[in-house]
Amino acid sequence: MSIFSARRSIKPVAMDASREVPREVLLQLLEDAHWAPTHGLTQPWRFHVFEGAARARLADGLQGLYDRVTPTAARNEDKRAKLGTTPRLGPVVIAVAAHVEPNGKIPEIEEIAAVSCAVQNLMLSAHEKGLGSFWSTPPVTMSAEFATWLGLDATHRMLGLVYLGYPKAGNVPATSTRDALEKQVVFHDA
Ligand SMILES: Cc1cc2nc3c(=O)[nH]c(=O)nc-3n(C[C@H](O)[C@H](O)[C@H](O)COP(=O)(O)O)c2cc1C
Repeated sequence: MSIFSARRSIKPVAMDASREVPREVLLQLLEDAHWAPTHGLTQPWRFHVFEGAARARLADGLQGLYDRVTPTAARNEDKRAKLGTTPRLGPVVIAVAAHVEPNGKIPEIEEIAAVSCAVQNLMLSAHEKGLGSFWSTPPVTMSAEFATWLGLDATHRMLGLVYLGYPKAGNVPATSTRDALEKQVVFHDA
């Protein structure tokens, strides 16, 4: 089985919170992310890495942002509670942003595509090293308010959180499937 089909999303609850990810391993994942393709070599990926006690600060911050940006009619206590607990579960939580130069040569969609490539590099590298990963995008983690909370200016677009951690002993990843490839591919050959 190739690394591409073997990688599975591992939810933070299935990560071993007591097993820290060594800094040198984390740096290797980020270095692998850094080699993603990038139009014009703008390298638009920005990673804000939360470990240890900073994860609680992130969780509390996200809950506070949820309270600020969610209209009363749209409030969901379960979603609010998850924002306060989930970042405490993953040993490493990375807030992912794309830098988009206003009126720049490279359009926003291409910068977001490049950051998505970087995240995929990171997740595949994590899998290769025995780590689980999970990309999570609750609306507040995609918001301009979250960018501001992180200290990023208005030239940044948030792309959610990536959780990293070693799977708990005996964890069996959820199975995943893909449709028949024929549904996604058209060959133009005549
Ligand atoms: C951009 C992006 C955002 C995602 N956001 C969420 C999310 O908010 N919640 C969630 O449960 N899964 C999220 N996922 C993960 C998918 O649920 C997961 O990839 C899918 O279930 C397939 O599982 P697999 O990665 O193990 O093949 C996201 C994936 C991507 C690429």
